[in-house]
Amino acid sequence: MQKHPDFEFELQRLDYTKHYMQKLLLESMRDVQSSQDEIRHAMADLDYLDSSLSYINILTNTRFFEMARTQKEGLEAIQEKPYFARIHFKADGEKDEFLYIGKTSVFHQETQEPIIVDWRSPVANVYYDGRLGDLTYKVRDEEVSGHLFSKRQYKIEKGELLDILDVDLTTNDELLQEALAGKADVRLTEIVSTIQAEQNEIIRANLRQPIIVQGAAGSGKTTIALHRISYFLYTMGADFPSEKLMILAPSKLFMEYIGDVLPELGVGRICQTTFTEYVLNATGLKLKLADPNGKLEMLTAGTFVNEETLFIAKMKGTLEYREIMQQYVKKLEHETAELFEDIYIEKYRIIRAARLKKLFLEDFNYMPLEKRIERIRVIVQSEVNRKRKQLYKILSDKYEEALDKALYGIRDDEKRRSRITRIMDERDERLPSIEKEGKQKVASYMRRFKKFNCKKLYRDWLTDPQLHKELACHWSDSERDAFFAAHVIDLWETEDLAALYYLHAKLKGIEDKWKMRVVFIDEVQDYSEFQLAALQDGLETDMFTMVGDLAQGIHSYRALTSWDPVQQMFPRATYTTLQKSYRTTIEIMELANKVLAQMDEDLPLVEPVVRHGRDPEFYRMNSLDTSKVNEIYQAILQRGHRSIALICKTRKEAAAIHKQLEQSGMPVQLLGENSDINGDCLLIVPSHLSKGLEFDAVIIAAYEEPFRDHPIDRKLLYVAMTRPMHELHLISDSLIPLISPKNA
Ligand SMILES: Nc1ncnc2c1ncn2[C@@H]1O[C@H](COP(=O)(O)OP(=O)(O)OP(=O)(O)O)[C@@H](O)[C@H]1O
Repeated sequence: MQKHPDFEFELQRLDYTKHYMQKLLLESMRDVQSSQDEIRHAMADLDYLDSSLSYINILTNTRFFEMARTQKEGLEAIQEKPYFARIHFKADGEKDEFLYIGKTSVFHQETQEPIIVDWRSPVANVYYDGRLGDLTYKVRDEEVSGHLFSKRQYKIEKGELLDILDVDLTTNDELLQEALAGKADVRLTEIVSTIQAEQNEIIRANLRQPIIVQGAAGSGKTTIALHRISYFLYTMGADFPSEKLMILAPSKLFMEYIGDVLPELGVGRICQTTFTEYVLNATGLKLKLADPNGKLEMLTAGTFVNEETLFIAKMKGTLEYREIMQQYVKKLEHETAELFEDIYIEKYRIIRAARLKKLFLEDFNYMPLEKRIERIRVIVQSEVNRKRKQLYKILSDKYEEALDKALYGIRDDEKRRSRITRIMDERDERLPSIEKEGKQKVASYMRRFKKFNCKKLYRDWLTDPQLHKELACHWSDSERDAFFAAHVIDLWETEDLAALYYLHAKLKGIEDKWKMRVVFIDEVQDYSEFQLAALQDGLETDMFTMVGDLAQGIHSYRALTSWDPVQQMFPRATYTTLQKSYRTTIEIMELANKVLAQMDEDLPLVEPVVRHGRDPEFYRMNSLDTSKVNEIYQAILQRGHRSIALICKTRKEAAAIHKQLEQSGMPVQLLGENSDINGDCLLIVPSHLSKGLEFDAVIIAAYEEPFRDHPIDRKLLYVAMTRPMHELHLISDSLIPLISPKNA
């Protein structure tokens, strides 16, 4: 192979960069050490020196330590691959320059010239944007125009330069092809060097605006969401605390799957959780929830699920249900407002009820009810104190005057004495009693406002016919009966969480710790309208990045079936689609597209990035032939693949197949909601749990539980078929009638 004419030059450049980084690394290590020593000394001095000086010393050095450590970690992370691309760019009115793009920036200490430019920096956008020639890019809100002469990519491994590729409009993105041909590691990886223009647009889309992405399976939604977080923190990081950012993932298993990417992208402490876990934490509620996949399992197993159960599950996710909860809050608000009465000390009116009511219903109406009461308590407290003192003074003066009058106005000694004694007795009894009453007033008055118990209030709604008549008078008798029948047992369902969270937000308020300012939701198609609306209400922000795929909406019986309501709910949101799949080969995607075409949703077929692989293989087995499965598994391993999953439609079938394969001596692991993935064996996964994950090869097995001609089964099969990067094997085809086998 002929070497690139600039190879020697680039070798020297890489050497220079590595040396410079090494120098910086040594310095930052020294800085880490010295700031640690300083902190230790300052701590020791705390006991006997002027402690305020020591505190300042500790604070300064802690900050210095943090900076040095961040720099050290950043440099360590890019040792093996300092950069992956170079652009030759000239901004209008400036000199042209060669900028090397990597995962973190490195500057020359003296000249402040960039040695490496961070991929998230504004100018790096021109690398991802795709075009050569005249272009513009944005720095904050200002446009910079210039000319991009060339783009160059580097293959660097373990610090060694292997190859150089010049990219123009006609060349295929070789680096991308190579990245895609790689192995799935049962962990998601970062893709900063091969982000595509359409993905880059989403990553860098206005950070102050919500965005909705409908992306095909394997189009990079999860990856893009994680890179957008990294970009967000890089761009807004200085004035944005990362604890205020939250990723909502579909399951704990999925969180483990994405777990390694965030630190690699330089993203540390951000809240990663599931919707259920978040709601339970934010509300502090202890609930025993029914299996969130129970209905899905019943539906797919063909077990009888009565229509009412599905109707109720769906209805609890609608905005109409939110309206009922809104009415409920209104009702509680009015009942609370009715509790305000005039406040008296003795016979004197200190505060009028109408004034407090107005504060509660109007002035503070932007706050949750309990917070309004807290604010009113403070106002009442200071008002009562003030008025109590005033009253005390007025009455004391009145008694003084009365005493003076008696002293100088009554001539008769006996009468005068008796009058004075009466006045003094009355004063000595009355003034302390006013003092006492005033002091106790607030507590005794405020006692009427009880804390709300959201769990009980919501359970009342689920079971109390009277309340129902008030809040949902438009329901028919049969709907009402079905609703009550469904709630005879004291059971909590995932579908109730949006309402509970909403009630908590409106009645008690979301604690600051859980009040996230920016939210990233993956697999958003599994959310209901009310779930999204409740989050929006509780967090009082619309800064949501929402990525999902309606074709994978396996919970559509209770979740979204279209993006229209989400767009209405987030009117400021940009809506984008991604049609290209980067995961799967053309052969696998063509087969998966057959299932997609049978879905009710009118979704365009997925376009695979040009990458060929083996044809999907079908096997006919009447019962599970463990030695044949082992043979398939071993052959896949032989072809060099590591992460291999066997996906079944249901959990029940997955458990049964796992048992048989385990007994036959195969290395297998049954994945559950909370499993730690063991990459060295055949993973057995129910299809709903495989959503979002990716494997080198997938075997789909259907025996007891065939994939039927049913909307949910189609989605489950589609999810399973779009998990592999390289190989797909299907057993047994007769039980997967949705696709016709090519080589049965
Ligand atoms: N630009 C890219 N360069 C290299 N690999 C990419 C790129 N975009 C996506 N990929 C890879 O494609 C695969 C699919 O990405 P990801 O899991 O983010 O897709 P997804 O849209 O969330 O898929 P699904 O909806 O099926 O779960 C991953 O292996 C990811 O690393």
